[in-house]
Amino acid sequence: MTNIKLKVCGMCQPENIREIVQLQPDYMGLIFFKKSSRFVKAEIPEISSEVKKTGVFVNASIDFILKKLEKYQLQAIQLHGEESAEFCRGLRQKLKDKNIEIIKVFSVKEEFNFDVLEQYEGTADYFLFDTKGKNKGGNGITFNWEVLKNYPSTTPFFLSGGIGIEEAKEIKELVQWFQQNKKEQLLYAVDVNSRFEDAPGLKNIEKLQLFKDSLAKNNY
Ligand SMILES: O=C(O)c1ccccc1N[C@@H]1O[C@H](COP(=O)(O)O)[C@@H](O)[C@H]1O
Repeated sequence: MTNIKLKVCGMCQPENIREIVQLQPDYMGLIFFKKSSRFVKAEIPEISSEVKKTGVFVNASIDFILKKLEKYQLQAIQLHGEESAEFCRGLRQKLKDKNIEIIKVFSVKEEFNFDVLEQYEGTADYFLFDTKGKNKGGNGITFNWEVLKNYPSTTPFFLSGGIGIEEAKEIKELVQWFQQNKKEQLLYAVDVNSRFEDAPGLKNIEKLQLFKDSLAKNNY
């Protein structure tokens, strides 16, 4: 049984959001980046606080982030651009009296130089690894997860980038590897997006349910 958390990202349609809440993911991502086809335009319905509403931002200003935080009652902030460590530290300072999680994203091509993480330590609650592609996010392609076996940090991370139902087996194998190497607390969550869509921003509930069930099953 894998205890890995699930984040469903790129939600923007009220009815679809209500359906996804029934599935009880741990996080739900709302994208506040105008160039994204999943950009939040409609009103977002009230949802259970057990599903952490996560705002996804790309090189946005602190002011913009704080406005969305308040308007949408966000519980987590995902920084999906080239935000500097100094920026993350400044945001953390602004949020210090609030119980808001910060997730800093890093894009992986074929290799990843983990040295860059050092300056970000302590500025985010979680790191997130996504695949580098032509768009800032939502490229629907996976990277070589083997690189994560050299992860040197103690900050837990989200696994992201092109994850679909077909990847469930490989995710469980990766979880098992982290368990066997006594690092199970590091592979914290899996983040899914475009590979579960019928149209941009419209998630397929049946596919997501199958994926969630498959992650929970104790077979490889
Ligand atoms: O999905 C988008 O349009 C998007 C735009 C800008 C920043 C992030 C975005 N999505 C994030 O991309 C990753 C991976 O998505 P995919 O599974 O490859 O489709 C995910 O973390 C989303 O939060």
